[in-house]
Amino acid sequence: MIEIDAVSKRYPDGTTAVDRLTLEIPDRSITVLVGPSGCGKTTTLRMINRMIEPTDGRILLDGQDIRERPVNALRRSMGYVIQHAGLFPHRTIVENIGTVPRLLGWDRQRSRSRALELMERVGLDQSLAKRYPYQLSGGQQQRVGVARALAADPPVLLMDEPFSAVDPIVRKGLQDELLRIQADLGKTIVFVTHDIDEAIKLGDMVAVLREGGYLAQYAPPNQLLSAPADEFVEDFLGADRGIRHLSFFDASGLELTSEPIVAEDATPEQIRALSARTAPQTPYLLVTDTEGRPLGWSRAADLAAGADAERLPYGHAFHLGRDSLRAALDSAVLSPTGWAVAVDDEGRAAGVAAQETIAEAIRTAHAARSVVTDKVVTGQAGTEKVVTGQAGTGKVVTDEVAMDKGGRS
Ligand SMILES: Nc1ncnc2c1ncn2[C@@H]1O[C@H](COP(=O)(O)OP(=O)(O)OP(=O)(O)O)[C@@H](O)[C@H]1O
Repeated sequence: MIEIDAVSKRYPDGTTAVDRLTLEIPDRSITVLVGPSGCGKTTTLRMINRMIEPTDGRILLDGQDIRERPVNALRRSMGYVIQHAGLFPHRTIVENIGTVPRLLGWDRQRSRSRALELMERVGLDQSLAKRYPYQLSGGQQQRVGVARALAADPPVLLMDEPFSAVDPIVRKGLQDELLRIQADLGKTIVFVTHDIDEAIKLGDMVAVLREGGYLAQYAPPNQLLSAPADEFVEDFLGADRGIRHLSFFDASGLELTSEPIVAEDATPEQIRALSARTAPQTPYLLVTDTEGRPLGWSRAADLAAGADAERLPYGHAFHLGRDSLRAALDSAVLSPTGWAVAVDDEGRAAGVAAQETIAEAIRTAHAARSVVTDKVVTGQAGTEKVVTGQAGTGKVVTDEVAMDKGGRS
């Protein structure tokens, strides 16, 4: 665990970059520092590997003050990834990745095979091994940066806006890759970003900082979205906070019906019988191919008449068991009939749900969650479950962390 204990950084010109920050960063999880430009994120991160020394307070790593460790040994136990990767331009990719192992005295062959192994882990083709950084795309360079930071297998990774310089699609790929790597390796990651969506996607815990290095809230993302500590956090989270919060509610409990689903080879009699039952809810039927994969919505009356019925696209389906209520709601909102289509792993229609059914599921989920939220909010003052604000004690709720790991989609 990394304990940041009442740490401040004041620069000689009088700027307070970080103000009495207290945070407990749990092992084997991703803790994100997020906040607007200039709020002290980078300063905080660099104090952890002693690139910057605090003016006050102390930082403990596994209970020991980091000032008691030789600075080189400390830095070797902490991989460091920065924006634009910061690769050595005149070294090949394998040489870049093998930098720390070589410094640790590994021979060339061992460093090289470790570098190749890491290239695979971060999703880089080994054919790129002998290239130089300028011969790689920005996204590939960032992957090399992550591989280099992991090379000596440090328990801690410090990442300073590592994915900010790439386009949104590459960025999503890098984020997914980081989550996959973390699921395998279980590092203690401190990740700096100014992007709240990135923080919510990656963080087990999120520390929202405001200007002057003041801690506005420290909580799992799910709780940040449901109970922002103040107006600053609420503003920072953005206007669609409620919709984004739905990402944390699993859609698997949603009540689906398969009644308005019909195969394309159904007879007019079958269609008439079906529509007699479903007409009160919807004049449409979802037509599937003979394997059960959705094709689109048609009016039941047109299908029953045997004419070439117009087929409306169903928008996009959500995956049963994998997706959240946010995905289900999105599916319903995009559907021309207002009904969301759920599919199984094989892409077959598993059922459909009307917007009203989804709204009901959201109300139920909120009611269930508000019990948990009430408990946690009480815990802030009483049982130190969650830190909100500078006066907090920095204790982390591990069961909340575990809960949050689940259904973000
Ligand atoms: N060497 C320095 N001397 C004086 N002030 C500094 C110094 N380094 C940083 N600062 C100031 O400290 C504050 C925090 O800077 P820091 O780089 O930690 O912020 P940040 O949250 O990482 O910002 P960004 O998102 O823009 O990278 C800023 O006001 C910055 O101008």
